[in-house]
Amino acid sequence: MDPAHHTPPAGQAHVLIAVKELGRAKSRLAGRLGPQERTALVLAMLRDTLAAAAGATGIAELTVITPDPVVARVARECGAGHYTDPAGEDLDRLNAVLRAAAADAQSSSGRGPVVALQGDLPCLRPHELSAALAAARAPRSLVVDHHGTGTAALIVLDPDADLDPRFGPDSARRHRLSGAAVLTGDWPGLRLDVDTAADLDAAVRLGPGAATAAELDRIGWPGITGADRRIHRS
Ligand SMILES: Nc1nc2c(ncn2[C@@H]2O[C@H](COP(=O)(O)OP(=O)(O)OP(=O)(O)O)[C@@H](O)[C@H]2O)c(=O)[nH]1
Ligand SMILES: C=C(OP(=O)(O)O)C(=O)O
Repeated sequence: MDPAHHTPPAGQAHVLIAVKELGRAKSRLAGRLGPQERTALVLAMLRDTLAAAAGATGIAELTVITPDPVVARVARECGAGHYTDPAGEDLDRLNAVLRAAAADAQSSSGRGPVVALQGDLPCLRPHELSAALAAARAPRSLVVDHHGTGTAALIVLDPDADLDPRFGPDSARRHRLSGAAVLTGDWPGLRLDVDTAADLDAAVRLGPGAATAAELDRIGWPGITGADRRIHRS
């Protein structure tokens, strides 16, 4: 972890967010958005995700895992730490770096839960993450995404247990099969990870955070106006 960053208080959670290089992010939006717009949107969604997570109860520390220096700078601006991920394309490598970062976080003296959270949750509200964390009872738990196939968050409670992340296609099923308990709860913002234009339309309907709303307004994405900008509240 970033050595300049403080150690979380005992029992408080450490949230890890992985973000890949901006140049290859959100490729499924390439039909609707140019590279600069995709970059700006990824950073805006990360800002909103970090702002909401920072406002959640029971969370002491946020770390962004990325090989991208611009993402790392934005993470620091938002008060998060940075864990360097050597650039690459391999989802197994993503899971390996998440696992290493989780073990690192667990070995700190706080030794609280670790949450691997998606960084593209523009509608996340603090209370949703607080509630998911409070609902976790099993050694490993997951919050399934709005499609029912992906994983919005993977939580490991026991500081001596392995996060054992299996992010990638069909990760909800793979996390379940590897023993993680499914958390149920009415958390639409937590579940809404944005990968496609349809996801972005759903985010506009639900109400994105301020940074994402401003970016969508600037881009001219349908359905969003300056009046829609929402300040995160719990
Ligand atoms: N640090 C890091 N994060 C990654 C890596 N691969 C994927 N991620 C992140 O994991 C999450 C899910 O990844 P993907 O669905 O493959 O990528 P995406 O940018 O969301 O979308 P697509 O390009 O459309 O697949 C995203 O937040 C990514 O930024 C990696 O190699 N390193
Ligand atoms: C990699 C995952 O996310 P995405 O939906 O962004 O592909 C996942 O859910 O495991």
